[in-house]
Amino acid sequence: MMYPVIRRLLHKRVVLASASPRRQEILSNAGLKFEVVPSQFKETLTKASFPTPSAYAVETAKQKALEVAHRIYQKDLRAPDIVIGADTIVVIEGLILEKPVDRQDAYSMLCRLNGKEHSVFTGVAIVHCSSQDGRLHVDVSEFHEETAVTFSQLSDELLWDYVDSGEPMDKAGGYGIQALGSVLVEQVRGDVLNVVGFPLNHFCRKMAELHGPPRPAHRPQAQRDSAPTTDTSESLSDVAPGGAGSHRARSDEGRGHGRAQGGAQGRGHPGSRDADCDLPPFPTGLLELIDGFKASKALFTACKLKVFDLLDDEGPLRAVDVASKLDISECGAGRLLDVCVALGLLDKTDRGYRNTELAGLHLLSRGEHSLHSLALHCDDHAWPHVAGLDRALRPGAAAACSQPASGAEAGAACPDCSQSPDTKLWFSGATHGLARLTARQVATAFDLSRFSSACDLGGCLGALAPELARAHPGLRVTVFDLPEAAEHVACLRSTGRRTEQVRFVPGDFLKDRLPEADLYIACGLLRGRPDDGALLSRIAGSCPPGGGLLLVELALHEDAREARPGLRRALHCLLHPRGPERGLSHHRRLLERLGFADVRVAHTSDVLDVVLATRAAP
Ligand SMILES: Cc1cn([C@@H]2O[C@H](COP(=O)(O)OP(=O)(O)OP(=O)(O)O)[C@@H](O)[C@H]2O)c(=O)[nH]c1=O
Repeated sequence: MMYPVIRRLLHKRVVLASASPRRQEILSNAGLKFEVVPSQFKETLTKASFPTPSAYAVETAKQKALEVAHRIYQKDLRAPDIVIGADTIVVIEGLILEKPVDRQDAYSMLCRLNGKEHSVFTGVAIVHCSSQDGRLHVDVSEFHEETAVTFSQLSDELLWDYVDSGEPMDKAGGYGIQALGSVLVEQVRGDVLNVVGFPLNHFCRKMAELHGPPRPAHRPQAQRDSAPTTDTSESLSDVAPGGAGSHRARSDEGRGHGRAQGGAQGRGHPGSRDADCDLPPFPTGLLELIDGFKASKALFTACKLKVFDLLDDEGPLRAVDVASKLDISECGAGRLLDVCVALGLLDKTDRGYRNTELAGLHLLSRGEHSLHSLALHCDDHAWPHVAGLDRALRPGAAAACSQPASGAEAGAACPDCSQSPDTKLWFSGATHGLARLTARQVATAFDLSRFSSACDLGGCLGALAPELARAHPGLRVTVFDLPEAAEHVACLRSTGRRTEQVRFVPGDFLKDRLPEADLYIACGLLRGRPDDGALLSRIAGSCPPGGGLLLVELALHEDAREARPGLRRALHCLLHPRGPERGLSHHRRLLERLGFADVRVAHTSDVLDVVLATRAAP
């Protein structure tokens, strides 16, 4: 069964302007076909300037959707048909709660909600887009839905346990009614999907209102509306600058929807009626996926050529100047630069190409948050793995690699089984920028106030220590790493951050005695290490009873239902088909065998998972 209006949208290019996996799931379950383009709109509207909390949620939803509509139009030079934005807020005693910024914030929110009734509002904006005279035209319909939720009276311990599950962090009000958070909830009045993040029922009613009443089944061909049928595949194909006519044609059809709420013009849905039955929805997302490798390679190449450095130093520059400075062909330079424009990495101005803010922040070879080395690493090391994936998946390759690699053939089939590219990457410092970007989330993933001294083994080149010191003023942090790493830690000292709590001790965590501490941190040390148990056992030997071990690893998350972390882990495992599949359950078993208890997990970001375990008394 499919809601008629959803069927009618199947041939439209519908975009969901949301990163929320719950919204994606709700709309997919309803049978809607859509692309996901998360909004970059910063949720910073002044709450006090809105008459009601719902008006705030609706406006935020609208701004999210409009940002995506404009970005897509700028990038593709064509308008999607419909962009959907949503914003969910929790309101208690007039106070608007959004997503918690850290664990403490999550706990405070849950305390506020404890034992009381609150309202959950989701604001939804449906933006109908068309292109007119080369400009994006939008028509916005909006609504909100309210649901009342009552929490039971809950103990402090249970609230902290819930916070420690990691679930609250990406959810308004700090809870997820669809998962573990359901244990907090005594009563719900209204649409529960509205609480989860998207009021599907209200949305379908609204769309039916906007797109006319359900069509009778088997409508005879002769009754077809006279307006031209939309040829979706043509109008969505790549459009050269001269192709504006097709935009207009499609937008005229789009305008025929009429956005007047319930008005007569909202009834007509000219064109494409029978196309619903003949044509599958245009698989734009799939085509983008098929092309994705080209986009990655263009980005890697631009990084390798240091295009972004050049434009930072001397831009804006024309293609001819970039070509001569980088010693590449003018035609090639122009094409590469245009791809970077389309990818949102460069802007093209009258005076030439220049970096976008994103490229300036992350793609220069220098800079605190540079991901330049990561891109180079992916090009040099991960790319060959990807290119040889089909061979690596063959049974012969797996067999060759289950034994110690010996001889040229085994070496070729299984380059360095002992260390995955990700692990080498971590050690090589290619992820230093990424480590800097995630350090705060790692440092605040758990309440560490019961610890007085921490020892960061391997040190992640000094990325985590200053953030730990900042987040936990009572904590003394020792970075224990090979003498060569000292300069990285030293260079952080000169940045004026809180570093008096941080010291560097040279040593090898695999051989030398570990410095004394009541919290040991192993960041990116385990994956790809065949002897992970031996390393953990060394740490367990130094960790006093009651002391802690904080493990930080890539892609431990085993819940494939969570779209982004699930995909990241699945891709990781695919690229390391011969490596052991070490997820959370493996680490939990190992830790418990080594005398750790109370193993808690926080999924801090899409990239990293953090585990905190406590050494039990002997
Ligand atoms: C109360 C509640 C909320 N949520 C999630 O909270 C986020 C709200 O934040 P948002 O700003 O509206 O959305 P977002 O996640 O930042 O995504 P985006 O649309 O890209 O802004 C959304 O995820 C919702 O599902 C649940 O999953 N379960 C619940 O019970």
